[in-house]
This record gives sequence, structure tokens and C-alpha cells, in this order.
Amino acid sequence: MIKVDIISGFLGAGKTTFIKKLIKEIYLDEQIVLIENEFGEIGIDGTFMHDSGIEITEINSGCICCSLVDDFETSLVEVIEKYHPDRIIIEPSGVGKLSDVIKAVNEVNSDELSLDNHMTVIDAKKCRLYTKNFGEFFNNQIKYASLIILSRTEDITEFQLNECIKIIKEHNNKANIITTTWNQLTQETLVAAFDHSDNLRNQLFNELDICPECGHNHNHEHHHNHKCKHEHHHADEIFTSWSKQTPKKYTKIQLETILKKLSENSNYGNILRAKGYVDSFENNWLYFDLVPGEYEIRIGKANFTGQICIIGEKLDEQKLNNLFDEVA
Ligand SMILES: Nc1nc2c(ncn2[C@@H]2O[C@H](COP(=O)(O)OP(=O)(O)OP(=O)(O)O)[C@@H](O)[C@H]2O)c(=O)[nH]1
Repeated sequence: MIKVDIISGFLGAGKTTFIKKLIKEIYLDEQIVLIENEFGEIGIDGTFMHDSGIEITEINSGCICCSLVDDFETSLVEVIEKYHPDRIIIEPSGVGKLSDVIKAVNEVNSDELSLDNHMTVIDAKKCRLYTKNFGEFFNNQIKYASLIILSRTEDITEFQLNECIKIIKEHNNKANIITTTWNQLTQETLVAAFDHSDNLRNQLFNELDICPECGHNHNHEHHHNHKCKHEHHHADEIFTSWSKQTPKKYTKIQLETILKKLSENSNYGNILRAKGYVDSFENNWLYFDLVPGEYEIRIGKANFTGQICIIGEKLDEQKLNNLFDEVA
């Protein structure tokens, strides 16, 4: 049997960072293939992970649970035939619904796959904001998780942490919630959290009554019709992405000025995530990550060209293009 893990979580929650930790500390003896589904057109994460020798299959420009469901099945079957790994880790796009991804995995026509952990990474700092603004996606990722991992707990007050846990428990009061900051999470503590989630998963599955049409859990016929009509949005009805490939060089200060504007200014649309890498005037490239209110620039290896990817709501493509092109 090939085990399948799904690691969901909203845009920028820390999925990729957590997967790296899992591979290094929990799955170190297993042969792993990672299937990444990016909502944007460019697979940015792939380049980071390749260095650790993990096979990566990327499915970009849409969502494996709606527009790319056939591509997803094809990729899974290809991965099984080509690599016969011990485990396949699926990283859905941040705007995917976990119930849809579980459903897509269950529908793949193969006796070799068995769904193992389906966990969700939640940015503890943004829990309240995201449940309010993007609840349809965010709450679904909470509800269907067998294990929940909080990120950025080092940056929040006890009050914020309790509030975040309260929100999570409103949607899922069974899953273990990992609240420890990631640099303190040891192999033993992770294993303990996973063991508990093993028991829970079976329980959760019995309770999952997933609608065959829309992938949602509905217990009553009446609710069923209502919810399918009014609540089931596809990610691309709400979120948009803008990508650009560019050979342009930036100084660190120039890139910082751009990211600062993106994180503080609503002129460009509601920016929820930006990431990519660009050439610099030094002998290295600048890799960047942005979520609302914070950004990070790291030094990295050259790539074949620079790539920028932005995801948000109502993005102003012209203004974004000018921002990256007309650098002072
Ligand atoms: N301070 C802090 N930063 C974190 C933590 N987890 C993730 N980050 C940062 O958050 C940014 C996004 O992390 P990723 O792991 O790329 O998030 P993701 O969920 O894969 O993002 P998507 O690409 O949108 O799917 C990066 O800059 C990480 O370094 C955390 O626990 N603490």
C-alpha cells in the first residue's frame, strides 16, 4: 500500500515549511513523492524542495479539486507507476477545500492508495481574519483535518492563541492541535501527535458524509440542496493570481521597497500571498515570501529566469506590472 498524506492550509500558512520538517524528522526512512498544486501559474516551491532529493510533481494554474481534477488523477497514477513510493504527500493549493481533496484522492481508481494523515496548517496570527473573510475555504480546511498544526505561535499573545483554538474547536473539536512553536517541536512530540491522529482519523471518516456532487458534508437532504447552491464556490471565482517571468535585476533595497508597498497598500488589490525569486546585482538571487503584514527576503541560487507570483482578490495587474518594472 502507498500511503497518502494531504497537507492543507490557507495561503502562506506554512505548508511547505512543515512538509520539509516532516520529511526530515518523521518520514526519513520512507521514499516520498510530493505532489504540489499551486493556484498560481508558476510552481515556486518546487525549486526549494528539489535540493532535498524528493521527487516533485507539480500541477499548476488551478485547483486539483475542481478544474484540474483529471490532471490530478493522471498525476497520481503516473507517480504510482513510475516511482512506487512508500508515501505520496499532497500539498493542495492554499485555496483548496480539504473535503474536495479527500474526495479527489478517494476517487482515484487504484487499489494501491490508502489515505493516511490529512492535516491542516493554520497561521495562528491570521486565524480570526481568515475565518471571517474566507470562511468557506478556511473553515472547511479545519473541519476535515485529522491533525491541526499552528504556525507562528511564537509571535502571538496567550489571548490570541486561545481565541484561535476556540475558532478551531467550533469547527472541529476532535483533532489534536499542535500549538508548540516549530523550533521546539521534536521528533518524539510530532510522533505522539501523529499517533493520536491515527485513532481519530477512523472516527472522523465514519462521520464524514461527503456529498458526491460537491464534496461537502451534508447530513440532511434539505441542507444539501441549499448549501450546494449557495456556498460552493470554486477558488477561481474568488481568488486570482498574477505571475511574471523576468530577467530584471533588483537590489535588496529595491525588492524590499516593493514588498513593503505590497504588504501595506491596498492599491494593488487585496494581496494574500506573494512569492518568487529574482536576479540581483550581487552574485546571488533574491528569494521572497510575503503574507499580509509580513515579508521575508532570502539569498538563494540562480534559476533560469526570475519568477514572481501573486495571489489575492481583485488584483490590479497593470499596477502590479508597473510596480515590478518601474523600479527607481
Ligand atoms: N515566523 C514564522 N514564520 C513561518 C512559520 N511557518 C511558516 N513561516 C513563513 O511563512 C512563509 C510561508 O511559508 P510556506 O511554508 O511557504 O507556506 P505555504 O503554506 O506553503 O504557502 P503557499 O505557497 O501559499 O501554499 C515563509 O516565509 C515561511 O518562512 C512559523 O511558524 N513562524
